[in-house]
Amino acid sequence: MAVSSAPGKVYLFGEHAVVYGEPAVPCAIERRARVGVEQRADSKLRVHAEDLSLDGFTVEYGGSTDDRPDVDVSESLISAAMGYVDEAIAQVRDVTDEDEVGFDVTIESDIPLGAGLGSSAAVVVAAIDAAARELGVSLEADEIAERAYRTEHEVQDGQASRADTFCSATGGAVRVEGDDCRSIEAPDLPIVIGFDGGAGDTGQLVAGVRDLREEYGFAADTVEAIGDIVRRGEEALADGDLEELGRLMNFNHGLLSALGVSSRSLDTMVWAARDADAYGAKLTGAGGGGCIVALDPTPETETALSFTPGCEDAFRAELAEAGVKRLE
Ligand SMILES: Nc1ncnc2c1ncn2[C@@H]1O[C@H](COP(=O)(O)OP(=O)(O)OP(=O)(O)O)[C@@H](O)[C@H]1O
Ligand SMILES: C[C@@](O)(CCO)CC(=O)[O-]
Ligand SMILES: [Mg+2]
Repeated sequence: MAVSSAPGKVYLFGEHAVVYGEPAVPCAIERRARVGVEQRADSKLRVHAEDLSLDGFTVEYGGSTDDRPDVDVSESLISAAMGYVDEAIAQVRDVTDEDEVGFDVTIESDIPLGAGLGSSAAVVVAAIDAAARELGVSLEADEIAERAYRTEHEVQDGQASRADTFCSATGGAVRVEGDDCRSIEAPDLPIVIGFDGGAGDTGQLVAGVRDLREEYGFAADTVEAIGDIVRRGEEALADGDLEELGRLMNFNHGLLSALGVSSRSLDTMVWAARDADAYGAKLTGAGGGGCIVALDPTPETETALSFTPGCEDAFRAELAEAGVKRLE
């Protein structure tokens, strides 16, 4: 049995625009997915996803869609559980040349699903590392990031950037622009997260921005303007200038909102954070529902969020220095 963990992330700047080649700056946070992988005697894949539904459930099948199990959960939940893990395992079979190998996979995660904190990337990165090690292959972080990117790209219908997967594999703060992925220095940031209890559909939200961008020149300009914000944000990050970072995050949120990926509850949480004198606040990840990220060294924002209707959970997040970790 091999067990690996990988962190989730928040976007300081640049989600969505990064899909069109603009830069983005995500930061790994200390909320992790742990994936245990044990080789089976047959070629089946069995996934136990502890946190995927309220009850958790187990899916076992032979690996083809016609061979789906007869379990008491909806087909969409099964696809949700299987999609990323299935493809991650396919990547490991490919990289190790072990086409017929089967696994028992167990997933436990502190990262809310579909909420903008990169749960999919964390699960995929940890699964790839653990499955490869279970077969005696130790992959470098760059190779894990590459294989995890291919997984997200496949599952998200060809619409994924390298940002989430590179960030989860390497940890820390990163900068991603097209194929260029690098780690960057970041000061200790006072990150506060508000979670509305909901989720957004990454594929649908990305497709919505793509359509707007094709229809309206000003939507394409908005995507480019987000790239300009990111470049200014990198300077503010290097200077440790929290006030400027906050202003730019506010601006970035406004443009994401214009692109149609915010929601009432995300906007409400963003305003609650601003009213509490956070330096700035924005949605993080694909949007549609899920999480906002704010910068505030005082307890005010966390307290204000915890009293905000529509905010289900408010918590502080530490930057995760480490990306993928080998636990067993
Ligand atoms: N604990 C888990 N167990 C099994 N699968 C998981 C788990 N967490 C996430 N996943 C997979 O990731 C999917 C959610 O990925 P999605 O990209 O929509 O959201 P996210 O990664 O949380 O947010 P974002 O991409 O906006 O940062 C789930 O539908 C599921 O397939
Ligand atoms: C919306 C998006 O930019 C971030 C999702 O966390 C999609 C991607 O980069 O693949
Ligand atoms: Mg994701």
